[in-house]
Amino acid sequence: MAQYDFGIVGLGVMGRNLLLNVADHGFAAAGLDVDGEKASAFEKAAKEGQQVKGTTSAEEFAGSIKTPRAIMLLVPAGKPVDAAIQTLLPFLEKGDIVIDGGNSYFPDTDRRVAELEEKGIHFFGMGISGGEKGARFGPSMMPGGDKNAYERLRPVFEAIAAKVDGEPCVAYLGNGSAGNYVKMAHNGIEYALMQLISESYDLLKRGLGFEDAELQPIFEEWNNTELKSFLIEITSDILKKKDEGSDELLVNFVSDRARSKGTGKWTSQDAMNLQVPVPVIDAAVTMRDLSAYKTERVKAAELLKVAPTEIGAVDKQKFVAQLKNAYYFAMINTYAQGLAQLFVASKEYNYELKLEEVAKIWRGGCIIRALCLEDFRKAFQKQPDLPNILLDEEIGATLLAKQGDTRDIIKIAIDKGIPLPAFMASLSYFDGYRSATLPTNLVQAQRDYFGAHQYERTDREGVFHTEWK
Ligand SMILES: NC(=O)C1=CN([C@@H]2O[C@H](COP(=O)(O)OP(=O)(O)OC[C@H]3O[C@@H](n4cnc5c(N)ncnc54)[C@H](OP(=O)(O)O)[C@@H]3O)[C@@H](O)[C@H]2O)C=CC1
Ligand SMILES: O=C(CO)[C@H](O)[C@H](O)COP(=O)(O)O
Repeated sequence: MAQYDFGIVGLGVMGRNLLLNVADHGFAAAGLDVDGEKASAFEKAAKEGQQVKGTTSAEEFAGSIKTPRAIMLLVPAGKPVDAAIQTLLPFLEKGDIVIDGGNSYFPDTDRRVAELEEKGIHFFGMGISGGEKGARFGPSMMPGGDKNAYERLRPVFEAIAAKVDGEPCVAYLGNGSAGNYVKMAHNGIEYALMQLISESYDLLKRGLGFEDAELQPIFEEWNNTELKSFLIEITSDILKKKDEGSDELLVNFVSDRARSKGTGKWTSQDAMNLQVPVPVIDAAVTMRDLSAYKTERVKAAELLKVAPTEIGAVDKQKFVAQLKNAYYFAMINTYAQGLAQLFVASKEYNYELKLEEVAKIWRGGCIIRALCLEDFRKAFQKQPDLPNILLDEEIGATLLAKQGDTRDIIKIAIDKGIPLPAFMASLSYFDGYRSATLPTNLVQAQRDYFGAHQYERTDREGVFHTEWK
């Protein structure tokens, strides 16, 4: 009998935890997995009295969910999503809703929306952030799809989402693949912030010789300031964790080859397609790629030795205070770039995103949650059509106050030979964005010189070509 309120396909890390979260909020929850052990483990993990069911039969699963059905897929992105849809299709009816909660590539979502629309089924792409714990106790969720169909999902999603000041970290975002796009940009920002924190750690440890024991308190302290954020908090935890049976930090034994599943790269790629500059995200993707060249890096470390420039004694306390300001500066620039990408993408793909809502639902539950999101929300509240948060007067004034320290920190890193590509990209972006004139007039002249590509003039209308020599 159809008695379950909500179903999830894929009871792995995310699916199992999210469905237990659904059950905790009083909804009858059904799960489907190809693996029978995962299906019964889900049932066993539920609390007494909760109405839950785990099965490996798609027919039984779909038949047990109240119509119009609300079924979320939490399977790996790509082919498994299409496979899961095909498994469900024979048992679905017009008006049912299928939500892809994974990190799917947004053009795949647009294709699935169109394919299922022909069958009268609503398809939602919904980014979910917060990892295992978030899924279990309150994630940030970024749904996109049919606005009317969202009303069937709203009660469940608002109940299970993280809350900030009583407001749920979920909101209907827009049409088609809007939800997957916003999650992709979220992950691009996530890559960039992680890179900025890693560069800060490298400059402290390798550049200025801070001892391991000196590092953790810095991040712990930062997390009690305007830098308060999930990524700073977990960095402080990581820098506390000793390797089992040793006095050394575990992180010192972690391989420096960084892996990735693609969302950061997609953010950069689509930013290029849209011609939106996101250089801090690009730098983060590049540094993960460079990290994979371990063998060559080890060889180059021997071959390309450079003695650091002598900079004299550094006042550690002052340095940490300046680094904190530089991190804040670069962090704001990073969000500015990701949000500017969303501003353009929304117009290009007709998502009709409200950036105030995006900032609101990123304040809690997700990996990039941070105190500063409230400032961005206020900025978009004041000016819903703000193309870049750097143009908000208050945010701009804060950045101006911190740019000097950012320059000092970068100078020290240059002298010490420590790579700070993300910090440098944030400062160059800031300097470029606030330049009323750029040297691209010369680029235009060069294009016209070698390719007769023509140029516009600053003093009169029209397009021009010159024989330059
Ligand atoms: N882990 C995380 O922190 C986060 C993950 N995500 C995204 O969420 C999605 C799910 O990730 P995660 O939970 O970590 O992945 P897991 O691999 O832990 O879980 C996926 C589950 O789906 C099952 N499955 C695969 N295909 C089917 C199918 N056709 N029908 C039924 N079950 C199926 C898998 O079974 P089997 O293993 O037997 O194949 C597995 O149990 C991904 O897109 C991921 O990028 C998003 C945010 C955070
Ligand atoms: O979506 C997430 C959190 O928001 C995942 O943790 C993310 O997929 C990790 O990405 P990668 O493996 O590429 O570092």
